[in-house]
Amino acid sequence: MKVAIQGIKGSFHHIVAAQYFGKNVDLVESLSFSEMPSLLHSKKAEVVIMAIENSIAGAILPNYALIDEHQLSICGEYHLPICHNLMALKGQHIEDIKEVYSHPMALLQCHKFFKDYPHIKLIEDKDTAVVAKRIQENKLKNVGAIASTLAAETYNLKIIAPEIQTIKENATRFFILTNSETKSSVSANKASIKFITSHKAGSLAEVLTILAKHHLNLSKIQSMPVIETPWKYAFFADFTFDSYADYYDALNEIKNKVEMLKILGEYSKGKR
Ligand SMILES: O=C(O)C(=O)C[C@]1(C(=O)O)C=C[C@@H](O)C=C1
Repeated sequence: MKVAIQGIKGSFHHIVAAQYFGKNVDLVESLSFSEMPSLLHSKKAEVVIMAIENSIAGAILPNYALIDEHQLSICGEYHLPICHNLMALKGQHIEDIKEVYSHPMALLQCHKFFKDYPHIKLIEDKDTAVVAKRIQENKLKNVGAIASTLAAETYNLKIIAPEIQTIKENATRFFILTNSETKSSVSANKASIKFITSHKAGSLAEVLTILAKHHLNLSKIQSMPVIETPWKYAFFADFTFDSYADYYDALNEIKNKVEMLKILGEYSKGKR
């Protein structure tokens, strides 16, 4: 199975790939989320793993648009506890570090730690692990990376400050995506949909009431601008259910209440 990830070996996406598909997974490394749909369409990858939200930093909004615009289908989800470490070449100490590079989502999760080190400049980069690799390959002194312990091991760096995320219990939710059509799956107990309501009082409440009536448990709702119509919004909702029949009935009712409805995926709820 060719699995595309954002990042390289040692990134958090790599850890998800190994835990979800097994250690011998055939990784297709990519340094941007926006490149991922084309990897599926060109068949360079059969599935893509994409982070969608983090418990500290929140949703990765552009990824909702990518999934929607490129007609990707969510076939699974995975929650990974995220522990960030500050690492550098052996022999370096925190006082030596002048610049720290990392993925923007990782920087967001560690901002508080750096308040005590105002001499350190924080700089966005493509991936957590790619910085670790670059520090080792170019023997970069005075430069730090924020990355996983796997990245420290892989690129032989020293962890100079462990667990630097703002809240210890930090986790990222990832989607497993394909570009085949969403398959109805009666064994599913979770679904993600997109819908657009008309701009009249109570139209969103109506949809939420249908979910509640059919015992669907909303786990996330995200609004996204409909860019063709300024100030109009689409809603991306995730919910869990015990009975596929309840879900099916709810969707049929919602269909008649909204301007558009799209199923983004039906899958098994990931362990948290
Ligand atoms: O840079 C990495 O290692 C990634 O896998 C990316 C990513 C993300 O996109 O959120 C994954 C998990 C963490 O939340 C931080 C960064």
